[in-house]
Amino acid sequence: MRDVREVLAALSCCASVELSPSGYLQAAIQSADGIVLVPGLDGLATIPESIAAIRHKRPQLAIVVAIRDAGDSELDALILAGASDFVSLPASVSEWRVRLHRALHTAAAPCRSEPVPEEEPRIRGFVHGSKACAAIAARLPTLARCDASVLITGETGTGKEVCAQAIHYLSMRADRPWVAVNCGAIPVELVENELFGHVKGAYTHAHSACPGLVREAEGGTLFLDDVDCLPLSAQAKLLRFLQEREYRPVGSNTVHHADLRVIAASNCNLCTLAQSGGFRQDLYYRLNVLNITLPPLRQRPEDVPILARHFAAHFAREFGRAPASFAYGALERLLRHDWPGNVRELKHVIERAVLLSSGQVLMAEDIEIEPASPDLPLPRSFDLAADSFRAAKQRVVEDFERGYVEHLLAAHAGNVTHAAMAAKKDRRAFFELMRKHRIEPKRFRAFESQLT
Ligand SMILES: Nc1ncnc2c1ncn2[C@@H]1O[C@H](COP(=O)(O)OP(=O)(O)OP(=O)(O)O)[C@@H](O)[C@H]1O
Repeated sequence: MRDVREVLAALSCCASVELSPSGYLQAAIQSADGIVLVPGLDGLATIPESIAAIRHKRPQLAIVVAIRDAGDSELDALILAGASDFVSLPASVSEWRVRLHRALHTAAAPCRSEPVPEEEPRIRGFVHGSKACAAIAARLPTLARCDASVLITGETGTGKEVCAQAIHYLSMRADRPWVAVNCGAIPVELVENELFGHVKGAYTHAHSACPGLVREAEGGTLFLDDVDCLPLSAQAKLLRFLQEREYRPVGSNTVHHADLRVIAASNCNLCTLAQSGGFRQDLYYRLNVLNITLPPLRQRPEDVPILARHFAAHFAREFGRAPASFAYGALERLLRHDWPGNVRELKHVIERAVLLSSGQVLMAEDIEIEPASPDLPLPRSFDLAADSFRAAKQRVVEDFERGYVEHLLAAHAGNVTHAAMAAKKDRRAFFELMRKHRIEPKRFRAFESQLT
C-alpha cells in the first residue's frame, strides 16, 4: 500500500487523513470533510465492520475503498456495509484525485442504504429457477447499492442486458437515463463520435452538434454491450474517460465533466483476451471492478420450464390469447435442446409456438427448434398444403427478415449503422433482428475484404 500513501500525500484534499492501520478511520471521519478513504492496510477482512460503523454515524458520507484482487464475496460485504465506490490498485494520482473529488462533491452519494425487497419487479424481471441464477439475482440489489463499474460476461442471449438494467433500476440512478449501446454495431471510425459527440462543423458532414451517448446518459447508467468489439484506439479513449470522468466532444476544446455509472458486457472471456493483447489490460481492470458471470442456458436446465412459462404468458398477453400451458412432450423437447442462442433463442421459440398453436396447450409439434448452424442458416422449406396459413406466413416472414437483414449487411459491408439507416429502422431494432436470426456483422466485413 505504499503507493496509496504516496498518492494521498500528493493530494491536498486528503492531506489530513491519517493512514495508521488502527487509528486512521476515526481521523478520516473528523478531518476529511465528508470523505472517508479506506485503503485496507490490514487487508479487507475487518473493513466492512469499520464502514458500517462510519455509515452509522454519517449516513450520507461517500466511502471509497481501495482494492486489489478482491473476490466477489469480499466486495459484496463491503457494498452491503456501505461502500459507495472502489478504486482498483494500482491507480494513478489523477484517478485518485477524480474519485475523491467526485465523492466529496456528490451531494448525495449514489449509494442505496435501504435493503431492496425481493418482490421488487426489476428482480422479478430476471426470471430464474436455477441455484446459479438465484445467486446472481440475490446479488443484483447489492451491486446496485454502489457506483462502481460492473462487467457482465456470458454467451450471447444469456441475459446480460437484463441484469444490467436491473442494476440500473434498483440503483439511486433509476430516475436518470438508461443508455445502452452495442459497441460492435458502431463503425470503428465513429466510436469516439458516438460516445462523446461532436460540435457543429467538427467535420465535413457535421451540420449540427451531436451530444453523444455519454452526455445522454448524464446522471444515469451507460451500458456498453459487446465492449470487446471496441477498437484499441477507442479503448484508450474509454480508459481515459473512466479514469478522469472528463471528455471532449470531437472538434471541441471544452472539457465536459460526466457523472454516470458504466456497466459493460461481453460474450467472450475478457480476462483471457486482455492477457493475449486483444483488449487493454488496464481497461479490463477498470471495467471489471464488480463482476457477474451468467452461465449458458444448457448449464441451468432448471431455468428452461420457468422461462418457457414466463414467455408463454407474456406472448399470450401480447397476442391477446388465453394463457397457454405446456404438454409434457413439449417441455421434454425444450429440455432436450442445448440452446446455443440461450434465453433469446428460447424466447423466440416460445413466441412462435404461442403464435402457431391452435389450442391452449402447447404440444411437442408446436416447438420448432431451428437446426444448430448460426452462421449458415438453411432456408426452410415448408409444405403449403400441410401448414396452416398462420404457420406458413410466420415462416415466410422469418425467412424474409433473415434474407433482408443479410442482404443489407452485405451491401453495407457489415456496417450495422448504415444497414439500419437503409432499412429506415433504428439501429437498436435492426440489431435485435440480427440477434433474433443470429447474424454476425463480422461475416460481412470479412466478405468485403475478400472482395477488395
Ligand atoms: N433471466 C431472464 N428472464 C427474462 N428474460 C430474459 C432472461 N434472460 C434473457 N432474457 C430475454 O432474452 C433476450 C436476450 O437477453 P439479453 O439481451 O439480456 O441477453 P445478452 O446476454 O445481453 O445478449 P447479447 O450478448 O447478444 O447482447 C431478451 O429478450 C431478454 O428479455
